[in-house]
Amino acid sequence: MSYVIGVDLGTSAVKLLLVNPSGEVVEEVSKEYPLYQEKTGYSEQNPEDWVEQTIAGLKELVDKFSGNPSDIEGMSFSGQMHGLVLLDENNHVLRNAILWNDTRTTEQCQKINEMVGQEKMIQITKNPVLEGFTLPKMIWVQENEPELFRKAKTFVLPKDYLRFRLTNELHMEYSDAAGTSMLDIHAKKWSKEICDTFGWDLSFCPPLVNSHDHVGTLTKDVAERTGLSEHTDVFAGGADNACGAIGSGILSEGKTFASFGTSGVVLSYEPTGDKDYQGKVHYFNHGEPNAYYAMGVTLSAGYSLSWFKNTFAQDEDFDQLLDGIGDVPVGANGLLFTPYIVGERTPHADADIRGSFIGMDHSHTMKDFARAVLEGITFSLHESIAIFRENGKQIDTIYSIGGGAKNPDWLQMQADIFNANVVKLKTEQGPGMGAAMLAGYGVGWYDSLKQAADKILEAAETYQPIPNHVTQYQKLFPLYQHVYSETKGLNQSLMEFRK
Ligand SMILES: Nc1ncnc2c1ncn2[C@@H]1O[C@H](COP(=O)(O)OP(=O)(O)O)[C@@H](O)[C@H]1O
Ligand SMILES: O=C(CO)[C@@H](O)[C@H](O)COP(=O)(O)O
Repeated sequence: MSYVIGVDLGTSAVKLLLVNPSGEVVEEVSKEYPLYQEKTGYSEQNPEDWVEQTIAGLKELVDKFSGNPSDIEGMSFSGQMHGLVLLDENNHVLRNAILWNDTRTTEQCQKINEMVGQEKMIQITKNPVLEGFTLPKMIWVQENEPELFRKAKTFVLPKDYLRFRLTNELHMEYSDAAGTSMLDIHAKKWSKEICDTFGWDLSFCPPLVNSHDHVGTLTKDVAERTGLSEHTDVFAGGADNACGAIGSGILSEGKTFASFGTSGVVLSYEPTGDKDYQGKVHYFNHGEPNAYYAMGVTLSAGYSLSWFKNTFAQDEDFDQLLDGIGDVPVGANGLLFTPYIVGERTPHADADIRGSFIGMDHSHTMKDFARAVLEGITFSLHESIAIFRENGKQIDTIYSIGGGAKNPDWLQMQADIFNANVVKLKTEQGPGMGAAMLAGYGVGWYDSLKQAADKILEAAETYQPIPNHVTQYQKLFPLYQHVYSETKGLNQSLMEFRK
């Protein structure tokens, strides 16, 4: 029997799946690493942590595997998007990676809009520039750490750096390059116009490849440290959301997923690059060649829940914290939460907004708060679904993936708030499965990614909206939406008191 490994380099942990051609997860390992948040708005990770934890995880996976490691034929990657990894002339890392949820770059976004032009940015990259994207991070380093920036010879994104360290081959692939604000997403080329504006030669940008392209094999050292064969074929992989789309079968018009990871994402397939959402949602290259997707992003989805648990219920695990929330009525007994704890992206591209609990009452208990947190996160993703529906998309069924898809009460809540059938797949690890499917396609198991999805993806459960809950959430949603405008000014005034 032959196997492949899907590596999902998430924000909270690297998750490794050993998968057979039927799509069964034979072994699974997860290894965490820290997030550094030195100041409000800052979010960094040390790339060396990704490499060390992945190598340790691969070794653990191979040790657990009862078969022959040389039967593990291929490997591919899914990775948290947008994070800037700057490399010097020897491809050594120059500083910590600045991540997708770091919002320090509001001034740099304004500068890009002035120098390139807002319209032009949307015309080339199909998206407005946002604090989380890579280009403004690069300009922040150029302005604030000029000595260090002078040493930079190129840049990559998190999973591209990890793949480089495992193979010694440096590339970036289209689905992740689309989130840098530097790729002409129609032409699939780095934008000379954007590079010229900031005085960078095109050679500053790494070579581009497709998600399914074969890019090398494991180095001798990595093979020795993990127990894998040096002949393991390595395929480029994709942005975590592109891989999530592959891993949940979002490979044709009308298919949509909701992902509850550290971030929250609603993503819908686009067969062409020319649908116009007026920049309200992101529009990126898919991991499937010549396809696209549109998506809205909540910066703190699972992260809001983790923050809540770590702050108020440190000794409980997620299942204990959420036990009984299904018995709390819709609306958490009059408590509303907005998940803006590190700012927001869709529909409010606002780095300064912060979260709120509205309506706290002496009778509220921990369970009311936990339910309010889940409802607030889900309302935030519903804002993206509302944009899709306003733009003519029919969304009747949503595939739910990510850590948040583990809880049945939350899945029912998603169906009730989204007013759509919510499907949980047999594996909710969409991105890791998508990476494994890219490797399986690469080693020749499948004729296409669609064929892989048809063959291996299977629904485990479907949650249908409960009409009475839908009606109540339709009343609550406008109240939730109101909290943003009511608290925007207050949050700006509070900024001087933040860390
Ligand atoms: N049992 C659970 N029930 C509900 N949510 C959970 C559970 N376990 C983890 N989560 C949520 O899932 C998030 C992690 O999801 P994951 O998809 O692994 O994230 P990432 O890819 O960003 O590392 C956590 O932040 C947490 O809020
Ligand atoms: O910034 C985005 C998408 O634009 C995020 O979705 C990141 O890609 C991180 O994802 P997770 O760690 O939550 O999977």
